[in-house]
Formats: sequence, C-alpha cells, structure tokens
Amino acid sequence: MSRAAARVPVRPRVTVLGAGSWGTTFSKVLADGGSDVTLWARRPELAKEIREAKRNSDYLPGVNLPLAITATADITAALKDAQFVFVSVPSQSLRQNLEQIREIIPADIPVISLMKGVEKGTGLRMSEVLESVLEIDRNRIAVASGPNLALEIAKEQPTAAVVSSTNLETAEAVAKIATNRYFRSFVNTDVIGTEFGGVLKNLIAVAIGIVDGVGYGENTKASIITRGLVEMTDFAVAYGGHPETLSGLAGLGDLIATSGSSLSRNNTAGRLLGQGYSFADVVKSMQQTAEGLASVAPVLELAAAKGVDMPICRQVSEVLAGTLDPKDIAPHLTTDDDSGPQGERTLDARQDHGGAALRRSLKRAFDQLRNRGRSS
Ligand SMILES: NC(=O)C1=CN([C@@H]2O[C@H](COP(=O)(O)OP(=O)(O)OC[C@H]3O[C@@H](n4cnc5c(N)ncnc54)[C@H](OP(=O)(O)O)[C@@H]3O)[C@@H](O)[C@H]2O)C=CC1
Ligand SMILES: O=C(CO)COP(=O)(O)O
Repeated sequence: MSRAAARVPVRPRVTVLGAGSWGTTFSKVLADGGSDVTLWARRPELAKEIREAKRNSDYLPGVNLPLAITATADITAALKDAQFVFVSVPSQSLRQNLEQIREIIPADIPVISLMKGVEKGTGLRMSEVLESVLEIDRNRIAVASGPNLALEIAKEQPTAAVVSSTNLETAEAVAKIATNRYFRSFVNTDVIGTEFGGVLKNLIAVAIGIVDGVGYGENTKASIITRGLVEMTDFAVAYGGHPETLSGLAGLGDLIATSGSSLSRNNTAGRLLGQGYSFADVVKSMQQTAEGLASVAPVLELAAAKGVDMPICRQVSEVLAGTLDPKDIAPHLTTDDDSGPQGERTLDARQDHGGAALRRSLKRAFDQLRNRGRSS
C-alpha cells in the first residue's frame, strides 16, 4: 500500500461489516478511539435499534453504544466514503458476503479481518479469502486478534490485541485507530501466526470446555492448555508463522482468555458436549457463533498436509463426531503409538518441552548470541 493510504485521517470514517457481538464491540472500540463508525447489520430492525437507541440488545444487552456509531442494513450506503473497512461476519459466510461488496468497496483502503476461523473446503485463512475474493494487494489487508471477549470489552474492561499486516505501515495505521483508553493494539507482520493463533485457540477452548463439562479439574485443563500451545505453535510454524507470535497476545493470551471464560462460545459449546449433548443439539442451542466447531475439520486437513500431530484437535473432532466418549478425552496422555496421522514417532510426542518450533527458535537465538560473541 502507498504511504498516502497508510496515513490516518484526523477523524477517520470507518465501516464495520457484521453487527454481532464482536462487530458491535469493535465499533465501540473504534468510536471511543475517535472514529466515526458505520456498522452494517444484515437485519434492518437491528440496524434501526443501533442507529436510534444506540443499543444492540440481541448481542450486547445493557451496553450503551457511543453516539459516533451509526448503523444501516444497506451495504452500499455502509461502504460509501469508508476509509477503513473491518469485517466481522462468521467465517463460513465471509466469501458469500464479500461477493456482494467486491464491486463497491472503495479502492486503496485497508481491509481488516476481525474473524477467527478457516474456510471449510479451501482451508484458507480469512485474510486469504479477503485477498482472493476482493482481488486486493495483501499489503492493504490486516487482521486483528487477541484476548478479546466481546462483552468484557463492551464494558470497557482493559485489554490488548495485535494488528498484523504484511505491511507494517498498514498495521500501524489500523492499530492507531483501534486504540483507546481501555483497548491497546500492538502490531506485527506475522499474519499467518496471528491468524492461526486465533483459529487454534478456539479448538483448544472446545477441548477445555469438554473436560469442564465432564467434571475434570485443573490438572487436566492445565495439561491441555500447555500441550495445546505446543500444538498451536507447531501447526502455525509449519505454515510459516513465527513461534514468538504464538507466545504473544494472539496465541497464549487468547488461549488463556478463551479457555478460562464462560463468556467464550467455544468453551460453552465444549462444556455442553462434555455434559453429554450431541453435536447437533449443541449447534441448535448456540445463539452465537462458535468458530471452533466449523474450523476443526479444515485445521486437521491442513495439519495432515504438513504432517503436524494435533492430538487435542483430533480428539475434539472425535467427540464432535460422536466416536469418542467425552469422558475418555485425554489427548495429553496419548502415546506415541497414536501420535499422528502417519503414526510418526517424533520426540515431540513423548517429551515435555515447548515443541519443535519453540526449540528451534531457542536454538536460533542461542546461535545468534554465540555468533555475536565470536565476532566481538
Ligand atoms: N464475540 C467475541 O468475543 C469475538 C469474536 N471474534 C470473531 O468475530 C467473528 C464474528 O463473531 P461474533 O460477532 O462474535 O458472532 P455473533 O454470533 O455474535 O454475530 C454474528 C453476526 O454475523 C451475522 N451473520 C450471521 N450469519 C451471517 C451471514 N451468513 N451473512 C452475514 N452475516 C451473518 C449475524 O447477523 P444476525 O444477527 O442477523 O444473525 C451477526 O451480526 C467470528 O469469527 C469470531 O470468532 C473475535 C474476537 C472476539
Ligand atoms: O475470540 C474470542 C476471545 O478472544 C471469543 O471467543 P469465543 O468465540 O469462544 O467466544
């Protein structure tokens, strides 16, 4: 993206697509940071409530929205004059939503994914779907991710996130408008690690929900969270992400928030499964989007393609399929006999350490220090 496009206007005009819990909360973050926000809701009655009552009682009961947010169900009007566009619809509906805006989205402005899923069938990350459907330069695209449970943020409880773009200038411009007194956006250029962190923590949070529902305690959960982080890191690194990103807000930070909170829809879905409800019943009872349920299959396909062992995600998918009794879930106990799709015997499956990726990054850091010592 050009330097001119990365400059942040004094009072930016921002459009947010998707008026669910996160799209609405993020609109508040942006408005409280000094932007004028137009929120697109697909239902006219919800747009009317947000516009006129400054409320979204379906998704954020009791929360007053800032005056700087308006809303419309007319997507063309929503996008008119936008200087930034944030997208927050369920991942599996992104492609179909983008088809209707590809001709009308203003040229040369940053487009930011707030979503945490991968597309079924293609295995694409959300930024990849944005790039391919909108046919825009990836330097215009950013993603935002972190420990961001919507309702806590809507109540202005302080937290942080990462805005990531292959172009640091884009990330910085977006982070600047996505920062206010209770929300701080950091930046990085590791889009792959940042996006996969958000996707994978959902699957680990489903696993934690399952063991919660079964009634297992803190040891089981701590083991799964710790081994889950290894699984997340090895997967992301196999696809080109940086291990450091997975130890940051978009990885460990979000894993802790999502695994520990009853506000999490993924965690809630897992808990219902652990209590014995079927996948179909859980889907029926969920009022909101639990991305992990849809992402588990594409994630396992991507893992198999790179030979990454993901015992936790595998057992989650078995519980979803009804082929594993939730009370038998103990992915951290799997032996190396069932350690991977190809039955690989890796040290990682048997030893407790930070995983292959983390070990490699420590070795790299150590080698750099040693080389520096030699040259001085
Ligand atoms: N909630 C959170 O705490 C966080 C969520 N996220 C991510 O944000 C994304 C959006 O989730 P979230 O806002 O929580 O979800 P919600 O379930 O709260 O809201 C979903 C929104 O998407 C709309 N929607 C549903 N289906 C479609 C469709 N086919 N086309 C267009 N719009 C549709 C809904 O409209 P309607 O009301 O008309 O059904 C609603 O506005 C997810 O990827 C999630 O992982 C990221 C960080 C935090
Ligand atoms: O992504 C989130 C917190 O960072 C929200 O998690 P859930 O989708 O599980 O509610």
